[in-house]
Amino acid sequence: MLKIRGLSKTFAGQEPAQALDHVDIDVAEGQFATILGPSGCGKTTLLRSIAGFEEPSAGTISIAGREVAAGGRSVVPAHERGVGIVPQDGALFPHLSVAQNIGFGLAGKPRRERARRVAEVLDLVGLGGLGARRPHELSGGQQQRVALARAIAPNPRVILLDEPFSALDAYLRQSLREEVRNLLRDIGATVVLVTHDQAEAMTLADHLVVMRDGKVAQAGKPRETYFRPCDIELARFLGDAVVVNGEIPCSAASTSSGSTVSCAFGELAIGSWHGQSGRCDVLIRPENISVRGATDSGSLPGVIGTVVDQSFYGHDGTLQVHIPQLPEKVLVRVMGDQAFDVGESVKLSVDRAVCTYFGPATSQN
Ligand SMILES: Nc1ncnc2c1ncn2[C@@H]1O[C@H](COP(=O)(O)OP(=O)(O)OP(=O)(O)O)[C@@H](O)[C@H]1O
Repeated sequence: MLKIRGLSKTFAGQEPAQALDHVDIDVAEGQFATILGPSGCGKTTLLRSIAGFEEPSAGTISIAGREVAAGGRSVVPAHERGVGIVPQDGALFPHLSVAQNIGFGLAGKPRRERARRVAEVLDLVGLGGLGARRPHELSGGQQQRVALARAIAPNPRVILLDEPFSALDAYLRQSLREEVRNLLRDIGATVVLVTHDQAEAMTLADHLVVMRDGKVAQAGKPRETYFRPCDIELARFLGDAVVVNGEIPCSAASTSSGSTVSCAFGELAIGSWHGQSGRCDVLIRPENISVRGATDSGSLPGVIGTVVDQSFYGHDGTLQVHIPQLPEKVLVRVMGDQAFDVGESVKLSVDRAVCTYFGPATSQN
């Protein structure tokens, strides 16, 4: 439904800024794609380019098989692209009623048809009966639902959401994003949502695109991206990470033992080994480290350490564990009911496959 190839955008000025640098993205019909990246990585510029508010410097954008931007310019204007957009702050017209706001994008339709569609989408977003109110008479969450209703009313091919929940408090943000996700899935919408919130991007996405410095760093299923990030920097951006030195013996290349790496946690299985050997960085997610009291763990494999700090969050908790042979404390995630005391001696083990990294990003090379 949405195909982007080689999209670049440089803003001219005294100090030209390259906001997008050869971006390729595919979003299938009915897919929910999230674009995740830190502030300034080009997310909004990408969204505005898809919507037709920004003229690209190079590359193509196709929507439903039709090129809307090509050869470094926009060839189909914003209002003919079949795209609905929900901006960060909703951007509702304050002097218009809720119904008039929603009906705004239906201006060419006969009055009766417009009224029917406005009532339909108001019901869809759970605001039936509030059409006569002005935006200031609604809560922040309700205003965002009106903005969503306005975007979906003309039945767009693609719906773009620009950090739509960022102004809401944590509880409302979570409940509204689940509601919006289900609603858009039910109507079979093709969605691109940009956010800098990792949890939001991963929970909502069928297809996760992580951007860095105007480029796509990695794209794929959220689980795959989280557990097999392309490099350590991306691993740390997506969540907590424990990174330790490891070594895959040179002889491994000719034997089946190459699928393990030796590190402070012992011999660990490598999730996807590409035949490389030598010194490397080993990535372990804190929730993949098992912890037991050192005295109860007997001869089970693992490394002994001391708990130096602990935090309790209810459903889960974290420990900071000092291991004498490692320069940094190891973060471990435990279930909420697993209690360990500061000063307690524990044994840590890793029973999941890990990722290994070579090359310039490896701290030892
Ligand atoms: N109109 C503009 N003129 C000049 N530079 C711009 C313009 N708009 C964006 N930029 C620059 O392009 C880069 C990408 O900006 P963009 O707003 O797309 O990032 P973002 O990922 O959406 O950031 P945020 O999460 O903070 O909104 C930044 O370096 C920004 O300063």
